[in-house]
Amino acid sequence: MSVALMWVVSPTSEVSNGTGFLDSVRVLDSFNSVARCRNLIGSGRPKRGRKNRLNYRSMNEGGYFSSKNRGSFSVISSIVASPTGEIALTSEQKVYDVVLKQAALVKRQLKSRENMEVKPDIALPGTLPLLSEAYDRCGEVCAEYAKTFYLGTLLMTPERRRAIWAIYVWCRRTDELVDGPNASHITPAALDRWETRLEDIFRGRPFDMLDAALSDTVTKFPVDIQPFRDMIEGMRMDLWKSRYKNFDELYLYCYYVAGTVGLMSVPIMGIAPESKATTESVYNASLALGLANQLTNILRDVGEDARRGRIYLPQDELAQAGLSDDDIFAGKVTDKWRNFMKKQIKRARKFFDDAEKGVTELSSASRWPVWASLLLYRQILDEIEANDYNNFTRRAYVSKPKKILALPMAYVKSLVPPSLVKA
Ligand SMILES: CC(C)=CCC/C(C)=C/CC/C(C)=C/CC/C(C)=C/[C@@H]1[C@@H](COP(=O)(O)OP(=O)(O)O)[C@]1(C)CC/C=C(\C)CC/C=C(\C)CCC=C(C)C
Ligand SMILES: [Mn+2]
Repeated sequence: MSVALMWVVSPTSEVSNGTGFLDSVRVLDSFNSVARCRNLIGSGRPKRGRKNRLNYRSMNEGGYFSSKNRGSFSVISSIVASPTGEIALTSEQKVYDVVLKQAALVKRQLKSRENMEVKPDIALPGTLPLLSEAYDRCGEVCAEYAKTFYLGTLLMTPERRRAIWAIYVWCRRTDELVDGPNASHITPAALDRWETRLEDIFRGRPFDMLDAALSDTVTKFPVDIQPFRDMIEGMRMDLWKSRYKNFDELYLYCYYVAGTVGLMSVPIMGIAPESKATTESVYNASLALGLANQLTNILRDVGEDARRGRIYLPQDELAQAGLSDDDIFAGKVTDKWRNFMKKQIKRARKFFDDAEKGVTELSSASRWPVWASLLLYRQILDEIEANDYNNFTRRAYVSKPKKILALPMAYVKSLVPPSLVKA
C-alpha cells in the first residue's frame, strides 16, 4: 500500500495533519507545528545512562584491513589494546563499518531497482495533494530554521529537494527533543518511542504529515534506517553524557549526531553516473562532512555549552594543554587556550578536506548546494580565528556578504567533473 494511502486511511487515526505530532507518543506536547518549531536552545537535560547499540564486527571478521578505501582513516593508529592484551575497536573503526554497510546496502538496493530514477508518486485519488502539502510543510520548516541551507536546496532537482527537506525535518525534530524547550522532560523511554515511530515511518505507517513525507522519501530513494537510529542514539548519549574523555569518545558522538546526516543524504544526492569513485569513498567523504560540521559547531559553541554545564572537548587534550574544566567555565582567552584551539581547528579542517574529495563525485545537480554548505560552514572556523579564539563570549558567524560570495565560489567548484579514474 502506498505511504500516502496509509497516511490517509490509517484505521487508528494515528496520523494527524502535523499538529500535536508528539502527543500520542507522550514525548512532549509543545513541538507541534511549523510555527512552534522555534526556541532551539533548551534547558538542562536529565542525566540518564544507556549503552550504545552500535553493532560492529570483530576485527577478525575482516572489513577494516581488507578495504582499500579507508580514505583518511588510519587503521594502525586506531587499534587500541586493553591492559589484558585484547584488541578493542576504536570509534573510527566502528563507524567505518557502518559506512561500509551503508555503501554495500545502497549498491544492492540500486541493483534491485531498475536505476536510481525517482519513482513516480502512486496516483491514488486524493492522496497526491496531501503528500505534496506534507513536503511543502517540510520545506517551510527548513526555510524557517536554516534559510541559507533552504536556498541551497532550491538548486537541487524538485524530487531531491523535497526528500532532503523531509530528512532535514526529521533530524531537526530529533535534535529538538533533547535541545528544545521541553528537553528537561525527555527521558530515554521517550527516545525509545521516537525510535518506534521511526520504524513505523520505514514500514509505511507514518504518524503525521511530516512523517508521511519521510515515509514517501524512503520508498523512493535507497535510504536505510541505520543512520536514523544512530542519530537517536546520539541524542540518548546527550541525555547522560556531558564530558568526553578523548577524541575517540567525541568522534562517536559526532558520528551519531552529524556523520549520520551525511549517510542519510548521499542516497538522495546521488553519485554521478560517470564517477569512477567507489561508493565507500563517497560515503566516507559524506561522513567526514558531517563530522567536520559538528566539530565546527562544537568549537563555535564552547561558551554556550559551558553555560549549560557541557564540555564537548577531549578532556585528555585539554589536560595536555594545561587546561581544566574550570578554565572553560572561567572563559578566559589565554595563550594556552589559543594553542589548544589552533589544534582543534586544524583537526576540523582536515575533515573538511576529506569531505571535499567526495563532493566532486556527487551527481551534478547536488554538487553546488553541498559545496555551498561546506564553504559556509568551514568559514566559521576562520571567524573563530578572527575573534582571536574568543568562543566563550563571542559567537563566530559568517557575514551576509561572505555568505553571498560563497555561492558563486561553490558554483565554480561544482563545475569540476567527477574523477574518471578509479579512486
Ligand atoms: C560526498 C559528500 C561530501 C556528500 C555530502 C553529504 C552531506 C549533504 C552531508 C551533510 C552534512 C551536514 C549538513 C551535517 C549536519 C551536522 C550538524 C550541524 C548536526 C547537528 C546536530 C546537533 O548539534 P547541536 O545540538 O550541537 O547543534 P545546534 O545548536 O542544535 O545546531 C544537529 C543539529 C543534528 C540535526 C541535523 C540537522 C537538522 C541538519 C540536517 C541536514 C540535512 C538533512 C541536509 C544536508 C544537506 C546539505 C545539502 C547540506
Ligand atoms: Mn541541537
